[in-house]
Amino acid sequence: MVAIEASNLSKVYDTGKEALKNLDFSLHQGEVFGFLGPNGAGKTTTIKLLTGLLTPSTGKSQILGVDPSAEPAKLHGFCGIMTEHAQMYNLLSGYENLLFYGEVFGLEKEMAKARALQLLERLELTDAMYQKLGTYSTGMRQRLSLARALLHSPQMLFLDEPTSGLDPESIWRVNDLIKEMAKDEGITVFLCTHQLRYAQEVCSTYGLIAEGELLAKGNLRELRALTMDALTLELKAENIPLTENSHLEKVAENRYEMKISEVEEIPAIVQRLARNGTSIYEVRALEQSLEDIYFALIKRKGEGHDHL
Ligand SMILES: Nc1ncnc2c1ncn2[C@@H]1O[C@H](COP(=O)(O)OP(=O)(O)OP(=O)(O)O)[C@@H](O)[C@H]1O
Repeated sequence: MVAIEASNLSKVYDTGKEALKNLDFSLHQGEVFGFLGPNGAGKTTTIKLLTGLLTPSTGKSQILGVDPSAEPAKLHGFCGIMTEHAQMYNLLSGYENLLFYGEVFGLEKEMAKARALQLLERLELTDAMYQKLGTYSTGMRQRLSLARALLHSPQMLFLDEPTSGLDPESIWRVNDLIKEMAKDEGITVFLCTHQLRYAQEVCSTYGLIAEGELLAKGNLRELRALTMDALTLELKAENIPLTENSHLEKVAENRYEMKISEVEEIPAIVQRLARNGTSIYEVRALEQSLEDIYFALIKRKGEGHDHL
């Protein structure tokens, strides 16, 4: 079932800034979608449009059949939103903050208490639950903000940089929670982040945005296919003939690299090198990481190739 549908979505701010240009995409229920792009690419603008906090200049979107600009209240009933600047109250404890938002979300009191306790436990905040929010560290605040977004058991979750300011262990915990919810509860996650390694761990599909334009969308395999040089062949070898200089890049003493499209190319390369007197000690084919793909696509965009 389609969870998010955006068609021709654009946003021009009052300043004349064209922050988003004709965004077209759809997400299926249960997808954990990583929306990736450099600073100022239009990620937060997209989240704001999809959650009804901004109205589009052109185009429209539907979240589980609801138009966010027409029915924002209805949307917020089944969407959890975690942004970098979530409004919470420093003078209330973490627990009181959650109970307060439970009431805002219209949860029955006992239900709100049970859900708050469960999330505090899951996000390792039980020890600090009676502490005032003002005394929380950045990481604790981030986790409480995630708990707040999940309080009313949303079907959709919008996360803007959910792991900024978190230490590796907390990132791992938040990751786990997101993956588990997508798998067990079928919750759809729209996640903006700069942390590409983190995204690769948690997301099932990705969208790459730059200067307000969606450059590519798909799972890792589909994105790898777009960049052509899907694999890096790593060689530990001696006596490489000069004729190979244009293919092989020397990266360290006796270490060489070469971009290839598929593993099937390897035997011929190895045979050619061996025939020409090269001593080969090690051959490895490394798949492109999300980071490699991201930089390749952003670079291509910078070189003026808009259509990938
Ligand atoms: N209220 C606004 N008025 C005018 N321009 C804005 C406004 N909000 C954002 N912009 C501009 O729109 C562009 C996209 O901004 P946006 O915040 O959506 O990017 P982003 O991808 O979330 O960036 P970051 O990763 O830095 O958070 C930027 O050039 C930004 O300066």
